[in-house]
Amino acid sequence: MRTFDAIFVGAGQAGPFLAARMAAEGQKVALIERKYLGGTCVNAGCMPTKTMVASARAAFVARSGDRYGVRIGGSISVDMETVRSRAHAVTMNSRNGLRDWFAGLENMTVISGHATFVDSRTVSVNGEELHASRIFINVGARPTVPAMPGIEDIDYLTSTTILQLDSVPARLAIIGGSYIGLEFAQMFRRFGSEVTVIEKGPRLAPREDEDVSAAIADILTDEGIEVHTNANTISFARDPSAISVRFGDPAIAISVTHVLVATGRKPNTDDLGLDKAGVKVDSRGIIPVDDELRTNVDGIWALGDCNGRGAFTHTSYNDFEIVAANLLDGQKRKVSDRIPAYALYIDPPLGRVGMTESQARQAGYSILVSKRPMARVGRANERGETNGFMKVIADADTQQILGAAILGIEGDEAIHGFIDAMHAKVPYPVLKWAVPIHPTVSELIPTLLGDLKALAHK
Ligand SMILES: Cc1cc2nc3c(=O)[nH]c(=O)nc-3n(C[C@H](O)[C@H](O)[C@H](O)COP(=O)(O)OP(=O)(O)OC[C@H]3O[C@@H](n4cnc5c(N)ncnc54)[C@H](O)[C@@H]3O)c2cc1C
Ligand SMILES: NC(=O)c1ccc[n+]([C@@H]2O[C@H](COP(=O)([O-])OP(=O)(O)OC[C@H]3O[C@@H](n4cnc5c(N)ncnc54)[C@H](O)[C@@H]3O)[C@@H](O)[C@H]2O)c1
Repeated sequence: MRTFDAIFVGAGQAGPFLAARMAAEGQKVALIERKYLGGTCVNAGCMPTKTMVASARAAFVARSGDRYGVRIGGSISVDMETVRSRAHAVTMNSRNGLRDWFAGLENMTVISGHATFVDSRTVSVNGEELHASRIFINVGARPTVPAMPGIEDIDYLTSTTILQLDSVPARLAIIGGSYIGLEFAQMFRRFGSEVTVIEKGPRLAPREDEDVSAAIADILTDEGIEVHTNANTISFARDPSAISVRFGDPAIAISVTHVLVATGRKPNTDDLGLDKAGVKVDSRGIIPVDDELRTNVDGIWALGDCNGRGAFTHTSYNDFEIVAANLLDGQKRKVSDRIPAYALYIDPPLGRVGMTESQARQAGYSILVSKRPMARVGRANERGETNGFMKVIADADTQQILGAAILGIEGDEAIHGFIDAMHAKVPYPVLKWAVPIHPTVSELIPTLLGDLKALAHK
């Protein structure tokens, strides 16, 4: 048995950075990864998908050239092998960067293998037991595939396997209309597939306000994507050359060449032997943690997607920052201080921070709302891409910004004006006097705040 100061199970977006910090401070650490360094984000998530979104955008821009006075002779086609190898190169660059970084760290031992708990201070990997007084779980999540009649009879794709395609699917059905489903829907439509999104809920991106969901649906249907909501009974059947998908009531049947299941992710906690360590998990496989990301067992922390406190790379990385601050820098950082923020990478993207309008109403705030279509944003007009809108919600009593959404060009960047203001707890009238740069999307933030009004609930 080898003994370390700390063991890290899983090399996602939190553990490796904490391991490196501890190693730099002279602690002996073991980092155990069963597949690839960097976890989902680097190998099957943000990095390959956003690289492919960039290819899809290039195809879109090339096809739109005429509108801008740019003539491209001949038809525009997409070479999936090049798309895939570009995404792979970005992944490998990052994965190898981590490998080289860790190889140069004196106190870090990287172990390739699947780790399981033996007890609350011991894990087993490759038949060897490792001991440490501190264990950090950063095992991430994997795609869930709900029980649907016929699903096991077809070769369905997940967000991981779809990255391996080396030709463009002729007809792609996507089950689930949220982050993963929508990003792939638009991407593959732009690559040239016929795409149908089948969502069981009443609208796309169901966590967003209704106006956001409706605008997203408009953006996607305008590009020729078929969208079906309220599709609660989905079944599949294989025929010799295609896959038949039936859904809805009355039933609609479509024939496709490929099916992507994008119905959510579940934590990788079922094969960890958590019971041996006495670590609690809930019915969804999430490891409950306190405000400092400690599990119910002293000396064991859970970071990233597996703790259910975030499902993004930046929230996982922030878990690392919180634990590092508390354990190594004598601070008292809390996960409950984090303001939720994220982007949905359709084009134009949706940037989001804080509460939705409906969450703010339900929470009982006396709210002020301001909304502006992108068609009234100079930058969007100049770019010729005026889809979407920007919206901000504030508390009439405290003048604090409660949340914002920017669905439009540069929405994922411009939203940071609100993220920073909310983090600094600046009352919104202060921002009305900022002098932004013209012509940008952000320049409308002071104007938007100047238009905040109490609106009757629709
Ligand atoms: C298609 C897709 C696109 C995404 N796009 C974005 C985006 O644009 N922006 C964003 O913020 N987020 C995005 N995400 C989410 C993001 O990838 C995750 O939230 C992020 O990777 C954080 O994960 P993590 O640190 O919890 O662990 P992960 O990155 O999932 O890593 C966990 C690691 O643990 C390993 N592991 C698991 N069990 C064991 C074990 N028993 N022993 C050893 N190793 C183990 C796994 O192999 C894995 O490498 C996307 C996800 C997907 C699927
Ligand atoms: N841009 C980003 O940051 C980004 C991009 C991709 C993924 N992610 C992460 O990945 C996670 C998983 O994403 P996701 O889109 O798979 O999950 P999700 O939980 O966000 O959405 C799943 C969708 O599938 C629908 N659904 C569930 N069961 C269904 C069924 N049987 N039939 C039809 N529809 C069904 C749900 O109603 C929901 O709309 C997200 O929580 C997110 O954190 C983030």
